[in-house]
Amino acid sequence: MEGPEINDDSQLYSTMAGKLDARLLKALDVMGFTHMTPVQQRVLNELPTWRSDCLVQAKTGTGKTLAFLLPALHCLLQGEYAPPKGKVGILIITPTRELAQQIAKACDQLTSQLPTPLECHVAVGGTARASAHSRFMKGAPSILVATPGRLCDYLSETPTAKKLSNIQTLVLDEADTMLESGFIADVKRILQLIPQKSTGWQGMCFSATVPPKVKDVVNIVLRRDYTSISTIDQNEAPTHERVPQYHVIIPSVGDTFNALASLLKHEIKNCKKIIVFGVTAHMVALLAGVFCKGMIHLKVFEIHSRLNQGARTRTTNQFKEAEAGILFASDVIGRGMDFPNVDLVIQVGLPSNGEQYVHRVGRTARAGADGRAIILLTEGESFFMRNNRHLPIKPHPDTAEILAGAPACSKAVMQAMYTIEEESKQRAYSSFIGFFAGSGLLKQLRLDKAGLVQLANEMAVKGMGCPEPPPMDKKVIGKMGLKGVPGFTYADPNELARAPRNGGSSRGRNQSRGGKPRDALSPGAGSGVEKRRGGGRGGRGGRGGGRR
Ligand SMILES: Nc1ncnc2c1ncn2[C@@H]1O[C@H](COP(=O)(O)OP(=O)(O)OP(=O)(O)O)[C@@H](O)[C@H]1O
Repeated sequence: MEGPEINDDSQLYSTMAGKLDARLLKALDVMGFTHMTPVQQRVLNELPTWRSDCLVQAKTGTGKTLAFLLPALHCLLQGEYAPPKGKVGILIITPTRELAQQIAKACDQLTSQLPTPLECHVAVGGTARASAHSRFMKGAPSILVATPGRLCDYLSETPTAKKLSNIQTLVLDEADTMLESGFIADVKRILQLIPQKSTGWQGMCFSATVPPKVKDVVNIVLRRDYTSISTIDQNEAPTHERVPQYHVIIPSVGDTFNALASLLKHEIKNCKKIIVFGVTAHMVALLAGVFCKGMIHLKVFEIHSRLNQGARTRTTNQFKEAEAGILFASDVIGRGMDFPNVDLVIQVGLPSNGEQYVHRVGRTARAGADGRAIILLTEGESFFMRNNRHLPIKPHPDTAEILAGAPACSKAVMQAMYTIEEESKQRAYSSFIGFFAGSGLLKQLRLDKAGLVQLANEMAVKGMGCPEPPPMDKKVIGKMGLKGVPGFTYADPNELARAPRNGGSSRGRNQSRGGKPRDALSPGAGSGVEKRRGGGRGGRGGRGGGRR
């Protein structure tokens, strides 16, 4: 039987006849969903009422979206809890724009069998605010799926806030990330601007990972007596047993590109659809730039915060529909995104934490499919496995072969590197330094600040083929907290003065492949993380120009 975690004992949706709104049941039928996934089964059967507050944990790709949409939509359709026409009844907050759009699509499918489908609107950053806002104000939205920054912006205007003054259900998807340092301030602000919890709205928090400290803050959206549901055993890793997970340890950071080329060559025989995660947006752009030069026989896709939203949405849709391809990605698609039939997830470098590792791995083996995951780390970074012993990551059985194949890839990698503009390498270099400088990782890597610069220099010279470490602006170095640290090549201030304010002096600066404008070099500029101030855990977001 097809479907995530569905077997012959799974409850049929038809058993919900008379309980779940018939039009939703019809939609499920049209969507081809006959059986409940475990998380859907438990939410629909175990919640005291479908308006009860809940914290729900279930593995990635197991159908959590429907598990919150179905009860919330059912209650809205029953009339008793429907807000006046034109007012939002269900508010769903997600960390990324792509995820918001994906949830809205699922919502549209679920209400497609109503004589007049409910209006589900999306409010996310990076899109034409004026037109989306005008549609929202003129329309009759029943559901709003939003990212925190744009939602705060909507709620700051009284007429817009009025449309959200009758909320019946508030869903925090990827709840752990919504309740950690980068987003919690926005969530608190949103809670001040919508009706008080005492008015009785339902709070629903969903995620594949729920670190213990989330339970300390979850009460800002949930009643004290909320129902806790987990389909994951406490002693079990929150990743799929269906995803064999491997590590490949490379001797030094300068080997990253060659080793990845060798790894891809090795794996590509058995894979049609691959996602490769990189540490920062600029590093992802560089990876995509290198590997689109004919080294791999798969169509190359690229997604990260430095692309404009139009390009991000296009890539998302294309990669969803693609039968084959390789997507170089930052964490803008690390959580929640449902790309069908991804056979392999590769992580190049450290994820921000164990939870992020789990979510990235979760982009494969979705909806009952199989998948594999590989993380490529340097010896210095291998502490990640020691710190996350609960994760079932084993040495890649062909590590020796992959490493032995790396030098042979060096020529093709360098040829590709030479075609890449210096500015792109400079950005990748700078973002790499910013990523580590702004994190608590240096201690774990047993590096001081000078050691970090040396590491980045090795990445640039050995890995990217730069004749010398790329020049850095003194101001940027200062903002990274690295003033006076030896090892930098300083940018010529005259050259900087001559350069346009938003970029550099060379042809093609601030242009991505395809000529799309990029954000300025300054740390955190246009990080694309939805108003994720102050960084994520360890304060990583924003510094060094584009964590995501
Ligand atoms: N009852 C069902 N039967 C078959 N397929 C289903 C069912 N419910 C959901 N799916 C499919 O399973 C896939 C994963 O669902 P979804 O994106 O909701 O997972 P998730 O648990 O939210 O994952 P993540 O933790 O990554 O956010 C989707 O393609 C969805 O359409």
